Amino acid sequence: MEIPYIKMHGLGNSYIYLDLFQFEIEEDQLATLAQEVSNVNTGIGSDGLILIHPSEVAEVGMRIFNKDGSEGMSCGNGLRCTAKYAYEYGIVDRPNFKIETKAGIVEAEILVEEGKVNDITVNMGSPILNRSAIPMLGDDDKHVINERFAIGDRDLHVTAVSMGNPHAVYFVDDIEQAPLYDLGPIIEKDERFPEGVNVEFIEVLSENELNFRVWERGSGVTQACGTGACAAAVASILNNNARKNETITVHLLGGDLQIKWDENDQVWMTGGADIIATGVYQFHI
Ligand SMILES: N[C@@H](CCC[C@H](N)C(=O)O)C(=O)O
Repeated sequence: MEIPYIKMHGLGNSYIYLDLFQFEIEEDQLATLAQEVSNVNTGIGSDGLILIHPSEVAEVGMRIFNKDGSEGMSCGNGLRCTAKYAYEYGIVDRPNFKIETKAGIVEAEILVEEGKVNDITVNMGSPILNRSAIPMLGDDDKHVINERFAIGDRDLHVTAVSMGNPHAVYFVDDIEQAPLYDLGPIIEKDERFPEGVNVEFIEVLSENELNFRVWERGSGVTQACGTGACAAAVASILNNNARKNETITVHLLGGDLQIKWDENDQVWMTGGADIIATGVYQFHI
């Protein structure tokens, strides 16, 4: 079966995108397709699969599947890529529009300079902070801020934030020493997070600057995670390492994002998106 695709990335977080304004695909093929296309040796190579689809409640809809075939609720880098594609390929005809995700509807704004898409800003909505809504197990339903989180004999402290998808944020003194590969996969599947969790390590450089590394649920280490960068900025503010209403530059492996949590409880994300290739995939189902 031949499937037309677009490969795009946001700061190196790459996905294979299918434009379902052009064709349809069976629901029960999606998890397998995500696993296949993501494989760098036998597929195309990506962090997962994203569907750009017609929506009844927004100009565009987006669904994200991780490398392991699991479906995520939202994807910050995917939203900026979806917005760029929708604008450049004529799905929308104005630079401000809504995108439906499984976590709700967000608003994207394309910043055009000299006729070309420069950055994209997305209003990612309000962070979700109550423990049960992350979801995270525990005795109360308060916010999880710098809470003791032991793993074996390692004494960590976690701040938990949902941006529509769950994030566990840990502060470290030196980002180069962050235990990304040792603890990322263990925390991702820790039973205290019943739906699994994306794991972020953060080094605070100043009130306006963070270093960031991520182990993504369902995909492992990636170059960048947009919802993770939003969660990191929110966690920094909750821990008094940064301030609301100010722009925070998050340095990810693949580049920088600008994040602001404003006085109306909205989290804004600004950064780039790029089209890498278009082609036809031979689906082996
Ligand atoms: N890379 C993404 C997040 C993708 C989904 C995530 N792994 C999950 O399962 O929640 C981003 O840029 O936000």
